[in-house]
Amino acid sequence: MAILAIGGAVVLFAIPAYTLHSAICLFQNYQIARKLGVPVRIIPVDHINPLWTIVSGRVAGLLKKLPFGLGDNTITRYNYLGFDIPLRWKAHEDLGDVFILCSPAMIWLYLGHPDDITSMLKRNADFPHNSELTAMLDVFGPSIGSAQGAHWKKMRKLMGSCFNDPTFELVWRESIAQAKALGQYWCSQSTVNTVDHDTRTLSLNVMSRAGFGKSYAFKGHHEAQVKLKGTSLSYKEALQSILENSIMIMVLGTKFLAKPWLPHAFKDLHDACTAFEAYMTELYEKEKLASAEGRVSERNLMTSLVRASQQEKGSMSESEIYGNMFVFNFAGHDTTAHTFVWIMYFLAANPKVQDWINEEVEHVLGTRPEQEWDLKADLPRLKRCLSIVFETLRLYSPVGMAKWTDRNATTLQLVDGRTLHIPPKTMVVPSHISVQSDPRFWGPDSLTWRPSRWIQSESASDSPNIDDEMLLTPRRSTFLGWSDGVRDCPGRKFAQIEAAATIATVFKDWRVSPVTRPGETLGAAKQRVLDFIEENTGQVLLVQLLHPERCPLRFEKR
Ligand code: HEM
Repeated sequence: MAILAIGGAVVLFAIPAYTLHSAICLFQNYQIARKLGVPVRIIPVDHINPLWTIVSGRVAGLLKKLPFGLGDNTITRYNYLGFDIPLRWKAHEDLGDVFILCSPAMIWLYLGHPDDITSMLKRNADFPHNSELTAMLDVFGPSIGSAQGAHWKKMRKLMGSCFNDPTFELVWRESIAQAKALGQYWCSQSTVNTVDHDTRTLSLNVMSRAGFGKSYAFKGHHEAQVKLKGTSLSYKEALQSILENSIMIMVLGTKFLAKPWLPHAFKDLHDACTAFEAYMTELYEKEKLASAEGRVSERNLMTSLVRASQQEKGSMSESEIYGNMFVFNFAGHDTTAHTFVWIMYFLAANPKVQDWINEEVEHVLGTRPEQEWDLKADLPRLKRCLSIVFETLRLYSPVGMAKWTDRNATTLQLVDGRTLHIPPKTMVVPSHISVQSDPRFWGPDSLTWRPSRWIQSESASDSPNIDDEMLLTPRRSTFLGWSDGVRDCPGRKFAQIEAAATIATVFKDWRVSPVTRPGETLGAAKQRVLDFIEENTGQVLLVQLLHPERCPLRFEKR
């Protein structure tokens, strides 16, 4: 009874104290934000408050139902993770190219004009990464994800050297092999409601091969092998378990997971982390020895990183190599897999686009067996396949972006002639979802998924030659799929090769369509899929289709 009374008193005191503290912080932040002279909207809880991220979507959904127009307020518009996805460019249309969302914790400055975004992204020293937000990536050691300044530069240079031709060749070969098995598997199923599981398997297998030299045959969701109890985890099982539970590992840390009083699932996760670390140590030692003995070994991300750090002695410690290998996996696995999911659904609703890519694939690859497909000669000609990736990322980017001013105040010269005086600790967001769909830059059909907008042709004749087609280079910062500036995505080419090889392989031999419901026409089913993409996309850690299993697809041989 006494405990209950104390607990009640604590809650009764803590809630008003927290609310008062938040109100004071909000008031202070608002006073600072107003001085910038741009529209300011107040959000009562910060978007990235961990507790709020769990409930904010549901709270906003409930509030939207309020009658008499009360459902349209700053909380339902701007105060949940991923609020910019349904709004697209509307927030900037209403509030201007620059506006502020002010919470008790932070001032968030949003830039909606590509020239302002370019000016900001060019100045990495003034607008760095917020390492406080990315520090949790350092589960297995310090990594590029949280590094700053000279430390980041050194890491980035070494990691850049890992993305070399031999690694790209591995990505190309493995993606083709995996995609062939994926297509066969999907075609063997009467309906497919595991697109997300299967594309994750594909991207994990490509990453295992190109990252660590470990090869795995593709297994579809329903044919995946059941793990025998008591057997030690394979490298892939360990990595898969880590990536599937990465948020929990990053929040709790690997050591905490070993606590004996935690439920068994946590111990399993700890075992996965230990096994993964042991595999990395084994590979590291093997490569170090090979390097010392002057032996040549296969170039993959891990061996390249070890070699580069051996050549530049002291440039990267063992734990930094492990930290960065985890970040490669984390940054390169789900990003690609989620992009593939949207691609499959968009293509299911657009059979003509499937024919359009098939025409290119037949033209470029013809009847040559897959072993003869050539990365250097064929990839630059698979422009329509690449346009599918660009157009999908234009409308749905899995990765959010935010910089900040850290401890320093700075200024930003805006394209409209104004100079913004930005205070320290301000988050600065390139509104990529907005610019990537803004009709000012993408035309009146900016919300339509139309990959052909990325293809330009010099041929004037009525029957254009595929070889004359060129990929569009959009105006700078109107497309930020892989970000821009010095801190853009180092895995861009890796991802493009994987995506182009997968699309070419799958849509050379197979086609995809929605599974129609009783009495539904194919046209209505296609529209349903497009609506599903829009309504079902949301943000967890990354932006993704949340429940693709609710909208089954059918794959058939062409
Ligand atoms: C479709 C796939 C991908 C997309 C859309 C994507 C997108 C991005 C974006 C937007 C950023 C910048 C994030 C920020 O500014 O906060 C980024 C950073 C990064 N990406 Fe990717 N990425 C993809 C695939 C990959 C792959 C395959 C790898 C590695 C194999 C990779 C490794 C990284 C790393 C290490 C960073 C941090 C770079 C730094 O801080 O210097 N990404 N990615």
